[in-house]
Amino acid sequence: MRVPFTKMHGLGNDFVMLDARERTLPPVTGPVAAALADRRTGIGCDQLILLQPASADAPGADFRMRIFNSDGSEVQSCGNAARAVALLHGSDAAVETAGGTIRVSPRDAGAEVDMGAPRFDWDDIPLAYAMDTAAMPVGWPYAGGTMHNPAAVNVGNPHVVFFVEDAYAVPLAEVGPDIETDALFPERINVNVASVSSGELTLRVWERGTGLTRACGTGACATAVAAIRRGLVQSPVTVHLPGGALTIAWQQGGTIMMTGPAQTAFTGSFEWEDFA
Ligand SMILES: N[C@@H](CCC[C@H](N)C(=O)O)C(=O)O
Repeated sequence: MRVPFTKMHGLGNDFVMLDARERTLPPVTGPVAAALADRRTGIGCDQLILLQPASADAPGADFRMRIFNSDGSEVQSCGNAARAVALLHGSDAAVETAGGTIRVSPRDAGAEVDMGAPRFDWDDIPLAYAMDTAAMPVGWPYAGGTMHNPAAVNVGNPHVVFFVEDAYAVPLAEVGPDIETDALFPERINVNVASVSSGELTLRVWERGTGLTRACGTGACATAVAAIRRGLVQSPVTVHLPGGALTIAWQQGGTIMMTGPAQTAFTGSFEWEDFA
């Protein structure tokens, strides 16, 4: 079966988008997603995004967005892909995700997304045992220092956020995998390392199931929320990632608004049987 795809990205966090809203595709399994995501033998992407009709669990949603990391794991949320979906869809939409229904609105060369309300309870993250998620009494050493007292936030998917002097001085490719797979995080975790300067955030992210990416939209949301809670920055805040900047707005008790760019890179098609 010949299947069309659209290759898109948000700040260099790239996606293969499969649109099954008006056509039927065979089941996308973890191994199929990982094969398509492979940068040498597949199309190549950080995440595979599958659009389908909304399920009965999300009555108000216009359609459903499923997210697979490049390792094949299916996850709850993807901020940068949400903006790409807005661009692909072309108008405002309520989008069902495993992390909750989000609202996307195309804007200029990107989108504004209401990502929903963050959650802070230890078992919402989830953590393996109870602790204060605003300043966790844990730390991880690395060659050159120790990262300690992170915050944990669930913004549809789980994030741990470390505030450090210089986000670019942390060897994230070395320390990221250890933290991602630490027993404290039973569903693994996305690892954010951020620094604060002139009221803005500089952020690098080791993504669960993918590794270092040029940008992580949910990471920017989680980091902005954690920084606002700690009084380090005020809403709205600019978050600088390796691939560019996002604007995140959040008030205590409210939902998170993310604004930023998204782009189509190219379209193509592939033989399903080559990857199944
Ligand atoms: N790149 C994404 C996040 C993708 C999912 C994440 N790796 C997870 O496992 O939760 C974003 O822009 O938010």
